[in-house]
Amino acid sequence: MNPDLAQIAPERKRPAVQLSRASVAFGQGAERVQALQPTDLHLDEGEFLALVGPSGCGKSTILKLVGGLTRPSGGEIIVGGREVAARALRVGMAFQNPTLLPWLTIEQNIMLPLKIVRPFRQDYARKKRGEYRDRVHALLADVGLEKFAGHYPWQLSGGMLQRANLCRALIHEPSLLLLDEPFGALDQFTREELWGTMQDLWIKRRPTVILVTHDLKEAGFLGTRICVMSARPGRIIDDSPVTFPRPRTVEMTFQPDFVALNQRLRERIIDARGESARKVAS
Ligand SMILES: Nc1ncnc2c1ncn2[C@@H]1O[C@H](COP(=O)(O)OP(=O)(O)OP(=O)(O)O)[C@@H](O)[C@H]1O
Repeated sequence: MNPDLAQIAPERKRPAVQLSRASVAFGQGAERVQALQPTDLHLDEGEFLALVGPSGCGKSTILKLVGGLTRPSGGEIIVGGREVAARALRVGMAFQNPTLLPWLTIEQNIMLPLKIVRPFRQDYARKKRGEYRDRVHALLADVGLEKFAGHYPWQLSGGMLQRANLCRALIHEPSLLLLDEPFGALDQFTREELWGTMQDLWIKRRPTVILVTHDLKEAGFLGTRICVMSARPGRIIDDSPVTFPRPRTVEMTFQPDFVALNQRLRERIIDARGESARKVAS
């Protein structure tokens, strides 16, 4: 982890995401599942929000709402000043299992959004051998994969694949990055390495990020803010800033104030799970 502090982008302060009474229910009649209670959530540009909560509480549903992949049953979602449904969004996404195409090299995989997403695709044919390729190589260097541009996905380890996956999510310079447990399938040491990589990328490029995670340490390491959700149907029951200085290190996660934050969040989630179990039993 070695962010070039001289290159830290200035913090941006404009509303990036606004959920107003946004709710989601799936299915009809007896099959109806209320996944998300009416929820308000405001993110400024450049914030890094970690979303935690019991399994099935609606964390991924919030990501999908913000990314325009799920329609709200009620309320409104504004991203970058416009209603989500009103336009195609330029967002980057990464999920637990990297979805790189096996027949393309790492460079070609990362280049893919530039072939598809406007306004890049218009210039793709003209620029692909020059500027776009340089951009891919710069990102690969940022995540320590500069020597692997010509490799195929099957030649890389799980951690390397997830680094490449992050590059692909960022190549079209999205102002919003949606991450759904991107490090969940990795071993603890690789995961901690990837936290450092993710932090470096965020410090340098300052996208607005929403990270869904079950790992409270990860939330505290990466987030500028952590929201805890109640059990389904989810709502936000705790919204705390995380003010530890950056760049954060794994060692910091063992310090008393970090452990205390973890412990407090853990208790909130245990309470939320208990509440839901009591509801089911009564
Ligand atoms: N397409 C769907 N149809 C019906 N129910 C759904 C659908 N998508 C999600 N759900 C339900 O909505 C609830 C919230 O799901 P969601 O995936 O947002 O939870 P989550 O907090 O991300 O869960 P986890 O932490 O286990 O990944 C869950 O009970 C889930 O079963």
